[in-house]
Amino acid sequence: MGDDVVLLDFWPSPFGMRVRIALKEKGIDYESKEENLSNKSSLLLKMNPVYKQIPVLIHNGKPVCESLIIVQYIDEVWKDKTPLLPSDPYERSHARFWADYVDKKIYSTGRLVWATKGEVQEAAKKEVIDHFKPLETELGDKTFFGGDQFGLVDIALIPFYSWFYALETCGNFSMIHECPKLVGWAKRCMERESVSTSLPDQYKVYDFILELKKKLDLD
Ligand SMILES: N[C@@H](CCC(=O)N[C@@H](CSO)C(=O)NCC(=O)O)C(=O)O
Repeated sequence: MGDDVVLLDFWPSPFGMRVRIALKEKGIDYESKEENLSNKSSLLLKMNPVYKQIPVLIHNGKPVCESLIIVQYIDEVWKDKTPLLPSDPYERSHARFWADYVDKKIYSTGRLVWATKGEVQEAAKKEVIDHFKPLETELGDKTFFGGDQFGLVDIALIPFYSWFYALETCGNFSMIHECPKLVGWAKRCMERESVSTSLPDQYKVYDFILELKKKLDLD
């Protein structure tokens, strides 16, 4: 009997996108269950009682939580397909370093760009650009962060491409001006079906942000 794979997800979540990409890179059939985060399902609360967050991968009834942990779990279980991490331990540590950097530096500061205004927003804009710059340098002239192989760092970061328009519009800046190499890299990633079929339209994400700002009385 084949594997039973279920993904508890939420369409605009960059963390959920990471897992969608990894599952598609490996050609794994899975059932996606969309969560309403304002009214979480009993399944989500049962499968991720600690954080009560998506994504959660449920593999043959067993939950795996935290997107980067899920992506690495997928790579370790479905070994027969293209690896998402290098085989060399040092190169693996390097990939994990930059995936962890993305987790620490991009989401929280990016959120401040659309969730604030005035001086706080201006400071957040400068900070998020400052946090993208080391990634621009790390990428350099490589095709992907791991060189020719699409992998963990690309999967960690590319979901935020679907938020670029929202960030640029709310923060009044231009990613192509600030980080041209990252924009070129993002377009290369979008040529992969695993990515283009996992990321929502940038304008749909922007509309979602505008709705969220209204709901949180942030506009
Ligand atoms: N470190 C985790 C973050 C998941 C997360 O923030 N999930 C959000 C949706 S995306 O912003 C979530 O589930 N929020 C609901 C809540 O926090 O109550 C990961 O990498 O999987």
